[in-house]
Amino acid sequence: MSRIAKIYTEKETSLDAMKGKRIAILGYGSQGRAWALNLRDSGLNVTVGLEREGKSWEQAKQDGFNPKRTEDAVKEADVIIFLVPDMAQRVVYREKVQPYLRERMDLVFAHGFNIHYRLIEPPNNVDVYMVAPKGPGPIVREFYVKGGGVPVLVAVHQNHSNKALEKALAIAKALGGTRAGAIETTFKEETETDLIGEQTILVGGVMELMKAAFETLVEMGYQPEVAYFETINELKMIVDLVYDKGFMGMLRSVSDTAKYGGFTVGKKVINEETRQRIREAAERVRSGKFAEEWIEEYGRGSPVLKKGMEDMDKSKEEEIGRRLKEIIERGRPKS
Ligand SMILES: NC(=O)C1=CN([C@@H]2O[C@H](COP(=O)(O)OP(=O)(O)OC[C@H]3O[C@@H](n4cnc5c(N)ncnc54)[C@H](O)[C@@H]3O)[C@@H](O)[C@H]2O)C=CC1
Ligand SMILES: CC(=O)[C@](C)(O)C(=O)O
Ligand SMILES: [Mg+2]
Ligand SMILES: [Mg+2]
Repeated sequence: MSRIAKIYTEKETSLDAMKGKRIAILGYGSQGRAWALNLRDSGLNVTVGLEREGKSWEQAKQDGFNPKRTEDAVKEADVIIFLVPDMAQRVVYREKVQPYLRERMDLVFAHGFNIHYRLIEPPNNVDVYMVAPKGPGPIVREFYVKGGGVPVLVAVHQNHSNKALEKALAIAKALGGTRAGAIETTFKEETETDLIGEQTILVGGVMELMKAAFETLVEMGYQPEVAYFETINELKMIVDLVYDKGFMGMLRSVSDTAKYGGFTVGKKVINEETRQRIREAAERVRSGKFAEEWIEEYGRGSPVLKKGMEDMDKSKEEEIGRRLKEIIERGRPKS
């Protein structure tokens, strides 16, 4: 049923489609900084566009850019890359991009949210495409600097020039993405899978599973330091083994006792009910209900998000984590 995805690599791609184009990167946060630095180091012509002077502005200057006001960067650009937060993109588009849109401009996204849920509806005489890194911004930069790259998804929403895919792949290459691979997808597939992934596993699921295990051990009277190393710190090592060598590689590296306990008990913790919850979360994303809720939350000043950040900052996990930081840092490999 499932067809094999088209994956573009280094040899099949070229920077040519982006040569001579003036690229404006809007936003200099997690992804913005990584993209601006990687694209510049790959020889592309990059300007950073920001709303106002502040932390991002200072950081961009420190990194050798000469940031401009959003509209000034947009006026002089052929390619506009949206790397401000998803919830801010609609306003930036409406107020600072749309008034200066010219035929043959490109609108580029790192996540499909605003296009897929129709918060931004560009005219059809521009190209609209996406290059979505499958990893956090600082890692996109770190891998590139070390000669590697984080895999990316590429998708085309509007192809006025007939060259949108080549341009997406040129950006993917400049980012380091094709050193790994660029997988062709659609805005719908990227948006939905990205949201489902971050909610159910990458951010939500993993965080709650670690918290549940940690807090339970602490409640049962085990020392929090021991619980922290067991349920939070060691997870990285296990995940790194899966990352490097797959599940079989990880399983071969742990004891038979851990394999047996893992096979029999894991399924009791993450069971059919959990899978049902994942399905429900996925349906909420697909129906647009999650997007609607998040837009409403943002409109109210993001109280739930802010409370989540405050509570986590004050949590036992973070308190112990901060206390053990020195030990953890001391033990980390030095290169
Ligand atoms: N964070 C990540 O690693 C990933 C992010 N993405 C996507 O990349 C895009 C950018 O996300 P992040 O890098 O997380 O953003 P971020 O939150 O790190 O972006 C901050 C930047 O946007 C500016 N900014 C903040 N609020 C603004 C506003 N109201 N109006 C204008 N500018 C504002 C800040 O000054 C800063 O330069 C999003 O579409 C996101 O879904 C995709 C893959 C991973
Ligand atoms: C880092 C990433 O890919 C996420 C989790 O999708 C995001 O930050 O939105
Ligand atoms: Mg993601
Ligand atoms: Mg995401």
